[in-house]
Amino acid sequence: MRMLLIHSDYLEYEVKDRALKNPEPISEEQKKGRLDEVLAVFISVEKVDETNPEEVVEKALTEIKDVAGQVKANRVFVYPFAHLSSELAKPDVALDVLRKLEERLRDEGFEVKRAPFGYYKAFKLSCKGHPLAELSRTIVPTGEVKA
Ligand SMILES: Nc1ncnc2c1ncn2[C@@H]1O[C@H](CO)[C@@H](NC(=O)[C@@H](N)CO)[C@H]1O
Repeated sequence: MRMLLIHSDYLEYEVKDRALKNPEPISEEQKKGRLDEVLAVFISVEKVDETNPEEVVEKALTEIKDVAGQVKANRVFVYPFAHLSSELAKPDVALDVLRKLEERLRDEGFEVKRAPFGYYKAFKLSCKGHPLAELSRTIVPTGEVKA
């Protein structure tokens, strides 16, 4: 899994078109979304994650909690983003991982939104620009090699 974490004044998105034959079914309300004062986490779920998705979710949770604690963010925007890796996991595995991560973040007390999966989306992001505002993390199941 590759994550790009951007501490932001806001992140807002608008669904434009389907990017997969079978994108995640969404309600009218989910076609647009915005969070203010948010840690935006752009995520590419990778093929290597398929060997142990549960472990990758927990490792991603740990990393996000660590960064959120450092930048004092209590809101997290989980944003499916297929552009951080050339070794992407299958869509069904990726969606399951992202849904589980969203759930675990809520368990930990974060206010969480997740952008819809399988769509082209317009988005606006306002990065805060402080030294910890732009971070990346690579996560793999134990025993796998980080490419
Ligand atoms: N392994 C994976 N990890 C994360 N997201 C993934 C994925 N496989 C498919 N997606 C989702 O399907 C859209 C088309 O690839 C992706 N759409 C996007 O990445 C938008 N930024 C538009 O390009 C994403 O929603």
